[in-house]
Amino acid sequence: MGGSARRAALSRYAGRWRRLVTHFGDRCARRLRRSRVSGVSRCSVVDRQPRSPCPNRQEDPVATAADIAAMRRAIELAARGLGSTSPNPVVGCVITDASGEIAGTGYHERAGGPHAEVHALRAAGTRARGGTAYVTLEPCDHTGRTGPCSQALLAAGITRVVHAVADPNPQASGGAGTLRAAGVRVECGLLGPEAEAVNAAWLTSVRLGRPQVVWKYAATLDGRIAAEDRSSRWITSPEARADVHRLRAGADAVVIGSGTLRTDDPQLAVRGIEGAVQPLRVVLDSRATVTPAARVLDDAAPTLIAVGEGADTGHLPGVDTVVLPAAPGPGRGLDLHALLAELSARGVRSVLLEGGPTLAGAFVAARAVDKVIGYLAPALLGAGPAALGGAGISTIGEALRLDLTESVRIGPDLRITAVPASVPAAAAGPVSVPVSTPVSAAAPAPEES
Ligand SMILES: NC(=O)C1=CN([C@@H]2O[C@H](COP(=O)(O)OP(=O)(O)OC[C@H]3O[C@@H](n4cnc5c(N)ncnc54)[C@H](OP(=O)(O)O)[C@@H]3O)[C@@H](O)[C@H]2O)C=CC1
Ligand SMILES: Nc1c(N[C@@H]2O[C@H](COP(=O)(O)O)[C@@H](O)[C@H]2O)[nH]c(=O)[nH]c1=O
Repeated sequence: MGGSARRAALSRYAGRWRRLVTHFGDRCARRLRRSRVSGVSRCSVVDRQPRSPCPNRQEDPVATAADIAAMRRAIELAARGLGSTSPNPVVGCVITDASGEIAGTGYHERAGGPHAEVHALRAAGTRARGGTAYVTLEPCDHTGRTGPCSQALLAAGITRVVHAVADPNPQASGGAGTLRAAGVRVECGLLGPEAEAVNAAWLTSVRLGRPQVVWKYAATLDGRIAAEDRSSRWITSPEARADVHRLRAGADAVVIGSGTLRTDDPQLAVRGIEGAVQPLRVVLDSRATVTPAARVLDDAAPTLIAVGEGADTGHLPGVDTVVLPAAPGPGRGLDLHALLAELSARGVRSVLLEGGPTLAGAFVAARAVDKVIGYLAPALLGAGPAALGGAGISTIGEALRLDLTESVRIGPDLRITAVPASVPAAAAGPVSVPVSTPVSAAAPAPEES
């Protein structure tokens, strides 16, 4: 992906991360001030979700306010690459000189382009000697399309490296070890949760070996995604639908099932965002029922039709199709893990699931939903399909509990974001929207998407 226009279109994401980073950075700074009063100058931001951003670290990072400010800036820089670096991660870097002044900054702008450290080192020039590099991800140690950043940092004379998250990619990791072996002071974990959040799609895809899956739906307040007669256009407002296009622009692929294809004849392309790189449109259609006139086959974006073994695709010349095995068990449809493996092989790091309740239920049953984004319209239908179909859940004890991460007003609608809870609901305590969460009748459309 690439293009300055796309980056401009996605700059709202950067705004969101800036606010997040500011929030967490301030929290850390406050803790630092408190700990200084008690004589301990140590601050590490601890996320309540168990994770290990730095499996090999030997000590907790000892961070000063200047360290926090520099890493915060690096995370802001990383966010500028959202939407243009896939299948690579977003990475930001700040170089300070020997006296602690910022000497250079940079971020990974596009896959195949120079890494963040290289941009920042170029900007710093000779001032990098004896300085510190703050990087949101462990510097790489391998030669890919560009050389190893560990060597570039050593060659520039950097004597301290602070990175927020260890690189889980076995092909590129090892930079911290190389730097340490060369005598560089290396620290890991500063603002780790925030650096993880900005890189969630890439980290999820590397750690799980499949793309990050975000399930998006639009429903009435009583949870219906279509009317009894199956009409569903439109439930949500133009503002909310414009927001969905920003989600599409940030995803590598948009996925639906044949039910949605037949009922809605959707286009699924990004509209209204100049310069956006179009995601791959994917339809799960076991029996290849899609017709050549379907809007999803227009030339607005690439399309992949996933079909079952034995499906006749003779009426689809020139259409990119892939044969997938049937889902295991008695249910119908295609194997979702095979689908995600196929998409991974095509470089897809993030999937926006825009299918109907049947496919969404199957993804939930396969435990392959990493984030849920629901757009709720203040309307009631009383009948019609619910947002989620059968997901193999039959008792309240089996409910897939989620942690609410955001609730924001968009035009007349509400956008709610949640992620699967990492701890049992009882242990996590009640989930409530903080009073500071911007949900109010007067709230304008959000800057971010
Ligand atoms: N408001 C909203 O946000 C949305 C509303 N809708 C509405 O939903 C309705 C369509 O719902 P629905 O039929 O559930 O649509 P889906 O998009 O969920 O399509 C379901 C179909 O996908 C195919 N499929 C392939 N593999 C699988 C699998 N592993 N698991 C499940 N399904 C699989 C199956 O058809 P096959 O056997 O042919 O492969 C299945 O019948 C329409 O009324 C539409 O307007 C749809 C999307 C969003
Ligand atoms: N009805 C409904 C949605 N429906 C979703 O949008 C798809 C249509 O995409 P396109 O043809 O590209 O505009 C449709 O198939 C379904 O996945 N989305 C929303 O944000 N709000 C709505 O009210």
